[in-house]
Amino acid sequence: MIQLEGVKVEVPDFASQVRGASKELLADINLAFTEQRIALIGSNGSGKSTLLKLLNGLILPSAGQVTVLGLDTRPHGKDVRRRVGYVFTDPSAQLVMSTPLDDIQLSLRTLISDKDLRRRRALALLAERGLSELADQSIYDLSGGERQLVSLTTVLAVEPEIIVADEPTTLLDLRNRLTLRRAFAQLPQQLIVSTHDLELAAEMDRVIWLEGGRVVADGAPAAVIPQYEEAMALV
Ligand SMILES: Nc1ncnc2c1ncn2[C@@H]1O[C@H](COP(=O)(O)OP(=O)(O)OP(=O)(O)O)[C@@H](O)[C@H]1O
Repeated sequence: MIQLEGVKVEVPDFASQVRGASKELLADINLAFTEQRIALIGSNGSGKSTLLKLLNGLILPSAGQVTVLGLDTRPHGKDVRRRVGYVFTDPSAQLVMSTPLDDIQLSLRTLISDKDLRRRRALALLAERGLSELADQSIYDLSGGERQLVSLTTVLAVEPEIIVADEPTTLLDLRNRLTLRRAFAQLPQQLIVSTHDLELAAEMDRVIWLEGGRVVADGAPAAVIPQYEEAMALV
């Protein structure tokens, strides 16, 4: 369970002529995430990534409180990060080793101490996602979409209790988007995802629409997505 109470995020506004001016990235955020799968939608710069970063203590609220699995992210950021897996939009932010196999083995280090077992588990995880052929390929030779799938595998390897994913389908072609959606549908964990992919959002239990750092609409996909499409003149 995740709770955001009276959350505001402010940063210094260096573009302003006024000294000491600040810019509000999020305001008046009061949300309890009780559903299994939640999507954040909204136009570019609406605050989706900022909200996601609050969920694992990557950033702290300027006002209010964020509680994740009973832990306030302010004093407990490290514990929260251990329990919340974060899939970044840009997989290069995630992948640190030279091959997918090495990267997943590195992730598994805290869970499995035996080297052989760790390697076998890493290979099995790659196989589960249909990525076996990429095991020993250089990370730099992978396509953007392949990197994104590998970085998701790396995050899932440590079995976090909650998965947060920032625009996970951005780089994926149609087939890989379907693969990822299928993987998400099978996750036992709670999933919070920010996305411009309205087909992915439609598969969630709840959709929260942000604009200008505030919640505009919040509810079932069938209620929120048509409002969003209409506002964006997509229909
Ligand atoms: N550290 C920061 N300092 C100043 N401005 C920031 C900072 N982080 C984010 N912003 C600004 O806050 C706004 C919200 O950014 P955010 O990344 O949360 O949007 P988003 O909804 O995820 O957008 P997108 O769909 O384009 O990824 C943007 O205008 C961004 O430029």
